[in-house]
Amino acid sequence: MSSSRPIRIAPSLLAADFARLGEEVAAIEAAGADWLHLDIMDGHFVPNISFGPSVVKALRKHARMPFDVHLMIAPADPYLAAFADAGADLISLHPEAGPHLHRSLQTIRALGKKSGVVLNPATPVGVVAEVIDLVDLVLVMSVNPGFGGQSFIRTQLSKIATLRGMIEASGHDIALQVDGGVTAVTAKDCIAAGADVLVAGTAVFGTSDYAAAIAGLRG
Ligand SMILES: O=C(CO)[C@@H](O)[C@H](O)COP(=O)(O)O
Ligand SMILES: [Co+2]
Repeated sequence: MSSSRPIRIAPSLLAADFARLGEEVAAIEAAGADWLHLDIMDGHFVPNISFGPSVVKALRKHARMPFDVHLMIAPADPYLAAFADAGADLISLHPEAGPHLHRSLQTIRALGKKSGVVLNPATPVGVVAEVIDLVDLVLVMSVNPGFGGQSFIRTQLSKIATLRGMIEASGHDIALQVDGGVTAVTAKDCIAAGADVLVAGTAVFGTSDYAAAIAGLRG
């Protein structure tokens, strides 16, 4: 399957130099990034801790591109308003974060933000059908969440293709994002399967030429 839909690249800040976050955000925008992907980890839902809304707020003034906040925290509901206030444009969360995904997505929309649902590698696609009228983005995790630099799980390509069919059938304007182990090589497979937003941490921030890395992912 080939695609003519625009491909957006969302570098994951998790792989940036944390001592120079403001500069890194400005540099990645200048290099052609479409969105900034911000991974929020609580050491409970996932076995790692990253940063919270105060860091998101501090970074907001360093770039104009949309801030795509990927919540890996449980519970997420008590923090949705804080991330919205901090400058998130899109807030995504995992069904497993509980307790009520449908209500959480309604809350994100009520805060005036775009909403996303995230599927772990072992999470079936069926949950998306139940909330398809409440999401602007579906994120397929191609690694288990918690860390950057992991290897792409190829079984997720068929999930991306299934979701592309569900999104087209719904008639809604929903982005299909893939996150984890995305490189110039696996990006091609993701795009062919139907993804249109690629998250990449190591494959961008791990290089010395961010613009070339982003162009390489776009294909
Ligand atoms: O959400 C996550 C990990 O939980 C991702 O956003 C990673 O940060 C992607 O990093 P790479 O696999 O591209 O290095
Ligand atoms: Co992420």
